[in-house]
Amino acid sequence: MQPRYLKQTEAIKLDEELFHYFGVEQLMELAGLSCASAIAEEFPESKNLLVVVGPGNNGGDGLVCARHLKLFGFSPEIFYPKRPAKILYQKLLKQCELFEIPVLSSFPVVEQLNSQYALVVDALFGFSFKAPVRQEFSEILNTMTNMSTPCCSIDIPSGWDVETGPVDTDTYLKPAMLISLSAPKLCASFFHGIHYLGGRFIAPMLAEKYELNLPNYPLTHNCVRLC
Ligand SMILES: NC(=O)C1=CN([C@@H]2O[C@H](COP(=O)(O)OP(=O)(O)OC[C@H]3O[C@@H](n4cnc5c(N)ncnc54)[C@H](O)[C@@H]3O)[C@@H](O)[C@H]2O)[C@H](O)CC1
Ligand SMILES: [K+]
Repeated sequence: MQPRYLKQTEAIKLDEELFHYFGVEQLMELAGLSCASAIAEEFPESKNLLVVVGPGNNGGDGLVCARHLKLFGFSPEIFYPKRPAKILYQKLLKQCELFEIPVLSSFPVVEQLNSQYALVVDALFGFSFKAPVRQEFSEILNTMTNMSTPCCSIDIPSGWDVETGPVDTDTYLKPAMLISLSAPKLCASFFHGIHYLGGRFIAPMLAEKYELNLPNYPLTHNCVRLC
C-alpha cells in the first residue's frame, strides 16, 4: 500500500491536530527514534555520523535521532548553528551532551565531510520551510550539496520546496535516503532513493480523516521502508 503524499498545508494541519492530543516532546521522541532506527537498518556500518541540526522541530528530531544513534552504538556528532531559546531544544541538546555526543563549533569543509563522516543526517528544515534558503544557512547547505558523503534527510530534503521539490535544477541536495514522518509530503515524489516512513503515532481515526493510506509497520518496528 502506498501512502498519499501531503501538501504543505495538509502536513501543518495534521501536525496541529496531533498537538491537540500529544505533547511535542512525545511526538519528537518517537519521530527521532524512528529516524535512528531507519538509519541503523540501512547504514549499520556507517558509525561516524554528523547530524546537521536546524532551528525548528526538524532540528529537534535530529537531536533525538543523534541520542538514539549513540544508544545504538554509533558515534554521532552534532552541528547546531542556530539555537532558539526554547526549553525543549535546550533540554534535547543537554541530553546529547550527557551522552557525550560532540557538538562542533564550526561546520566542516567539503573535504572534512568526505573524509571524516560515513553519513550526514540532514535535520535542517522540515515541512515549514519556505524557499529560498536564507543567507545564514546557505553556505552550510551548499557544502552539504557538494559533499560526496551520503546524506539522509529527515522529513524533507533541506532546501527543497515542500511540494514542488528541488528548487535549483543543478545544485540541490540529493540525499541517498529520505525518512518521511507521519506521511510523505508532495516533494517526496521527486525523490528516488531509499525512502522510509517513520513517526508511528497516527491513530486510525486520523489516518482515515486525512486519507493517509498508510502502510502497515511490521510488528514492533517504528519505521517501514517504502521503496
Ligand atoms: N507531524 C509529525 O510527523 C511531526 C513532525 N515533526 C517535525 O517537525 C518538522 C516541522 O517543524 P517546524 O518547527 O514546523 O519547522 P521546520 O523545522 O521545518 O523549520 C522551521 C525553522 O526553519 C526556519 N526557516 C524556514 N524557512 C527558512 C529559510 N528559507 N531559510 C532559513 N531558515 C528557514 C524557520 O525560521 C524556523 O526556525 C517536521 O518536518 C518534522 O521533522 C515534529 O518532530 C513532531 C511530529
Ligand atoms: K531535513
